[in-house]
Amino acid sequence: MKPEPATEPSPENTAKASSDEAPTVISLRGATASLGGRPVLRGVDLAVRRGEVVALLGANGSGKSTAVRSVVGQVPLSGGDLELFGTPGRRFRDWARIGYVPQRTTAASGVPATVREVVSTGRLTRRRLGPPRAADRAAVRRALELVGMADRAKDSVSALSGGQHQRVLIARALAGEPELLIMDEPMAGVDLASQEILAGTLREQVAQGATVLLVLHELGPLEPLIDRAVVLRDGCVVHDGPPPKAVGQHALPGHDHVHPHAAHDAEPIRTGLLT
Ligand SMILES: Nc1ncnc2c1ncn2[C@@H]1O[C@H](COP(=O)(O)OP(=O)(O)OP(=O)(O)O)[C@@H](O)[C@H]1O
Repeated sequence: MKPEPATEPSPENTAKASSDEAPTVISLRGATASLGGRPVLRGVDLAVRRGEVVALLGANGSGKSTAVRSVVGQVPLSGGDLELFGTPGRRFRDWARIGYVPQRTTAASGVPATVREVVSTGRLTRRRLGPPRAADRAAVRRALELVGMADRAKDSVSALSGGQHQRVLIARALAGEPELLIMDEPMAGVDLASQEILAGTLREQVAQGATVLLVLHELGPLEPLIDRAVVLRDGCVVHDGPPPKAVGQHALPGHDHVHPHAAHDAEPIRTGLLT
């Protein structure tokens, strides 16, 4: 006898259904922002639900970094709404729930520090005043292991390659054991071997229920992890749905991305998140 059409949801459908019902962790609605007197975000809607992995894509200058910087409170919105974990952005204080990896900067910043010291600063939002407790030290150790830098813990960050710096910055974000990871081009300037390590790290975070918003210029080894892609062009969302199939910079209309480049330095706003 022919089986009845499946009424049971497949595991895929179940995942989708639960993701549709999951609470919204990031909500930008009609977000506008200007930098240097120029409108950069021109009415961005972006919603990320708990457990989702969302890629923010688009050409150089389309507003991706500005969008994530507005989410972490570093670029003020001139209009529209931001909510984080259901709390209006201006009232949100629970920064320990968010791990932010800014667009490629150096972990060294001219300050002599070891890899472990830099990663430990990612724990500050979780720590009470006073010396680090065993749980803090364990979280730092685990973050270093996750990015494959445990054997470099005592080295000066000034002795690291660009890709290793990036791994340290990601470990710094992971040390706070955040529920939401926001990473601005985590793969930029990272060699293929390190990209695979970072993809594995992220896979583990996602398996443990983390929500992830990634600015990317190509999906690369992260492609299997991405649930949804939001594409910006000139500060507007032009696509919100499945990730583009033909991955790479040529997959996106008008994509003319060039890397690496320096971080922008708009007036920072204090959020308790490291930049
Ligand atoms: N501090 C600033 N002052 C003035 N304009 C800025 C500043 N930072 C960024 N911009 C401008 O805002 C626009 C969007 O920049 P943003 O960095 O958000 O783009 P992006 O999509 O992240 O680009 P990229 O892929 O190159 O990182 C660009 O035209 C950029 O020149």
